[in-house]
Amino acid sequence: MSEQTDRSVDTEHEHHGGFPVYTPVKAGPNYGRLVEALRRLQDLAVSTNPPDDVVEQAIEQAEALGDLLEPHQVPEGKSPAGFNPDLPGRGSLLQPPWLIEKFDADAVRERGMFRLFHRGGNNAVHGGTIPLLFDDLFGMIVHASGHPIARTGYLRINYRKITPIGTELVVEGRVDRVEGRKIFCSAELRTPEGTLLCDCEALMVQLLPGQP
Ligand SMILES: CCCCC/C=C\C/C=C\C/C=C\C/C=C\CCCC(=O)SCCNC(=O)CCNC(=O)[C@H](O)C(C)(C)COP(=O)(O)OP(=O)(O)OC[C@H]1O[C@@H](n2cnc3c(N)ncnc32)[C@H](O)[C@@H]1OP(=O)(O)O
Repeated sequence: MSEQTDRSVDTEHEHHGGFPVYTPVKAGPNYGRLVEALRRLQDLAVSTNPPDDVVEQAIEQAEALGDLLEPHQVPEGKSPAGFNPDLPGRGSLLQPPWLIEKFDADAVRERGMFRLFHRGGNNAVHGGTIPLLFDDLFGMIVHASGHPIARTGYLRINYRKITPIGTELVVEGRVDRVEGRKIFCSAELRTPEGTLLCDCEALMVQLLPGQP
């Protein structure tokens, strides 16, 4: 058992439910470029209509890339993907590629753009992508404010204005109050000028020992 998963090295760890100990994962100098190249492919995958001979070449190249990467699969928490706070979206292809700008007990703030592959209808961001941004932010807020890992009980989102793709935006949130295991949080998504696009309230529930 590695030191990272051996809970006997961290007696406080029972407070994190059944989660393993997460620590940031260093990325090699080119890793961020790889993730960005893959995001470009995601943008193109949702915005192209290539002829079939191009589709065939793309399949061959995509399958070759899969074959190249597959031998390097690692367990959760061992890849920089999602675990490197210095990379956009913490290096995760799932997350919008935003950068953490503030990370402390008062608040967590991120800045970035939604991409073409986040498009819903009529060039607006897909309404399901916004809870993803908020949910991940609340996970970080819980961590930054010194609470053990909590899971989202609910997210309540108000979509106030259309959220545009390809435009810089800012999201910021904080813990509002704590009642026992219940951590009530809120956050807002705004333009850099301060126009409110969406706001969200969340209940994060601190896990019991062994809870998944
Ligand atoms: C990423 C690491 C990077 C490297 C390190 C660097 C930086 C760190 C950065 C990030 C932080 C790290 C990690 C983040 C990890 C995780 C965050 C994940 C966030 C999620 O994305 S998670 C996915 C979606 N989430 C779920 O999949 C939850 C499914 N669910 C459950 O697992 C249970 O449901 C649970 C556990 C939530 C509660 O269950 P339970 O049995 O333990 O407790 P119970 O039901 O008794 O609730 C206790 C009290 O909460 C009230 N309550 C509960 N739910 C409510 C609701 N909806 N509305 C109103 N009140 C509610 C009850 O009414 C009661 O209140 P009261 O005590 O007053 O009666």
